[in-house]
Amino acid sequence: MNKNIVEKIWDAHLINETPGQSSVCAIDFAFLHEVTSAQAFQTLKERNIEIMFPHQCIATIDHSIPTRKNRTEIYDSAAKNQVELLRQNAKNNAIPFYDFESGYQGIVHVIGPELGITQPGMTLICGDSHTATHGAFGTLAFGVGTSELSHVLASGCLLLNKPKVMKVEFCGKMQKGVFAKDLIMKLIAQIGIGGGTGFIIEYTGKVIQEMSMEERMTICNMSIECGAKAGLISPDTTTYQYLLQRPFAPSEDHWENLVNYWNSFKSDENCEYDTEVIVNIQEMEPMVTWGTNPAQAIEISKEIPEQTEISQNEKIMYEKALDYMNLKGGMKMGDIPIDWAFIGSCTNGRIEDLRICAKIIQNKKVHPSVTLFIVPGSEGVMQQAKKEGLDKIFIDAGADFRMPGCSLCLGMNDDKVPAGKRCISSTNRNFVGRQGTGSFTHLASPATVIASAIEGKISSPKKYF
Ligand SMILES: CC(C)[C@H](C(=O)O)[C@@H](O)C(=O)O
Ligand code: SF4
Repeated sequence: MNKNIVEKIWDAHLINETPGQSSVCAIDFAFLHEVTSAQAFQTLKERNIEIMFPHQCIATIDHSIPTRKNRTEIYDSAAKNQVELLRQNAKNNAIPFYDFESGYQGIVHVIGPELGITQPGMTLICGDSHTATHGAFGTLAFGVGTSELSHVLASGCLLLNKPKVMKVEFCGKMQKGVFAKDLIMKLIAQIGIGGGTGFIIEYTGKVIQEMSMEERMTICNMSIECGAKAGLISPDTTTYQYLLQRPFAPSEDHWENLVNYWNSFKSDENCEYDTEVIVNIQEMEPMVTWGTNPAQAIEISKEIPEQTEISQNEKIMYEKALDYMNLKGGMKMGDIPIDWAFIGSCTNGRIEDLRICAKIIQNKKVHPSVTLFIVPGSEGVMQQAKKEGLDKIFIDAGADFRMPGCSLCLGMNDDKVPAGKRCISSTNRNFVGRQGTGSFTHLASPATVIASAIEGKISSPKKYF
């Protein structure tokens, strides 16, 4: 029988199957960060259970840390405790911990792939909803709750129900100024925040095959924003090229065997899916959100929908969103002034994103009324950016080039957009107060964020390409 990639990974990891019950599945790797791991360690300690495979875990700090220069001094006592606790838990349990200045610290979903830990055919978890990012490598990767995290730490296994699989294909040609971020935003706008619920998405087709690993990660990262458990892409030569010579990638001596093994996970031709979605990208423009969930998004050249265009069951959400965002139906997105702009996060804080931004802003200035934060996703990204002189380009333009972390993606650390201020952001969530209490968030691609930071208002980056 022809199988899709999810069925193949599932079969390779299935340990026990009992009709009417959840199945026991092997989990190959766990990523840990300071926000969701403490309780899992506590549970194991109380029950005197040792970590089964400490070397199939890594831990790092990303969410609550400062991104200023002297970041090792954490002023907020709750954040300081979280970081210290993870440091201790990792040490006590012999789990590799990537601390400040280790060269490997960063957002978990940026460092896993960058270090070559995330590999095709694996199952991988983290107490974090954007674990789907790793799916770009043909990995079944998803976020788990703290008790599930403790199950994995204790046993290397998890109870799971066999997932349904949705095939998504982007059809058409990528337009100038349109990026992977715009494509995934268009999918979410099309199927809604619940459109992927109960499914794992496999992104397929020519447009995906032609994407870099960075672009594929951006696509998979936002799978959760339409309710999917995970998103993934069958591995190919782009995947293997990216993995070659990464610090934790397997040795090149066995490369051919490995490639054969990894290739065996690719979805078979004519395999079946539970449902299929086509997204037409032929005429599309760069996207931006106007509301308070990622599905409330339109093309920049368009106007915010009028109440009459909204379906009955979405009316309440629509009114609440516009009320919070201080916007009105019929307003042109391109006329909306912004105060802040943010480049970073596990969606768009990678080197390729910074390169695109640097190319646009070189020899230009950030608009005088805009504060622009550029936060590399990891120490690796930061070092590479410095090596290429990108930091200098950003600083010369008047941006704040900061140390790696989640930063303004969520107001859980010192970086916050002040109340009443409007931010255009390369992140994945525009929930009420996400970037700081009372702040307004507009999601967009890094190119759109930079173009807007230059103009001082929401702007399409098309003219730069
Ligand atoms: C803090 C963490 C649990 C959370 C998540 O699971 O996604 C965060 O990373 C986010 O992006 O909202
Ligand atoms: S960068 Fe944002 S979305 Fe990603 S893990 Fe951090 S807080 Fe979550």
